Amino acid sequence: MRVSAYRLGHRFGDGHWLFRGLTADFLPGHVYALTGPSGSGKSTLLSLLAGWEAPLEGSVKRIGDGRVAWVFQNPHGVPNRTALDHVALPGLARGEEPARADADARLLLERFGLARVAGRPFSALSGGEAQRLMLARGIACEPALLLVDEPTAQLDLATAREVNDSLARISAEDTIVVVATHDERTRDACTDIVDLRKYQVAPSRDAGP
Ligand SMILES: Nc1ncnc2c1ncn2[C@@H]1O[C@H](COP(=O)(O)OP(=O)(O)OP(=O)(O)O)[C@@H](O)[C@H]1O
Repeated sequence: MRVSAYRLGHRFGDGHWLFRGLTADFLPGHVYALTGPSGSGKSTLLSLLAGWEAPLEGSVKRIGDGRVAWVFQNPHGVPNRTALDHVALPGLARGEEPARADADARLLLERFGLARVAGRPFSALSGGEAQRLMLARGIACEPALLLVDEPTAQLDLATAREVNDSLARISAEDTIVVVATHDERTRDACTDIVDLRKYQVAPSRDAGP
């Protein structure tokens, strides 16, 4: 899949424009950081790219097929299921043999520094381990577009560093990864930056095109 945003603009109701005139291509194999101050519309842009929200101006074209997966700020898992179960499940759901799904899941856990905790229940993982597990599970879903919302927002500095290190390893050949973030280190771990400040509109231009 390839996602093209063309002259995108959005606001809610008669509120101010969050951004206007945003044109950008999102390509597989890249990890994009969406940056900008709180309230600038980073999560909104994720929804527009996913097609969950329709833009008020401009267009989002998704060329090609594929799944969209989200990784949210707060990791959600099944407390008594192991880390391995969480990452193997998407493969099983696609009809993979259990041995194959397990082997693929173990490789992903290794890539995200989680091999050591593969057999541990979700409830016993640290915050950083749980968040990295969500990234590993996101990739296990083999999405064409993986949207990640503020993956380090709830984490202390050391734990955030672990997650940022794993973000640098997240890029997968066939997946577009887009990460909404405030965290400079997350931004540094991404391959490309879309800074929403560039598309903010002065209030005097809010009246219309
Ligand atoms: N469904 C909605 N209806 C009305 N207003 C909304 C809706 N969703 C978001 N907003 C408003 O749009 C603005 C941008 O929100 P958004 O969550 O996209 O920003 P953000 O850059 O992700 O912020 P943060 O960094 O604080 O998470 C905010 O003022 C928010 O209150």
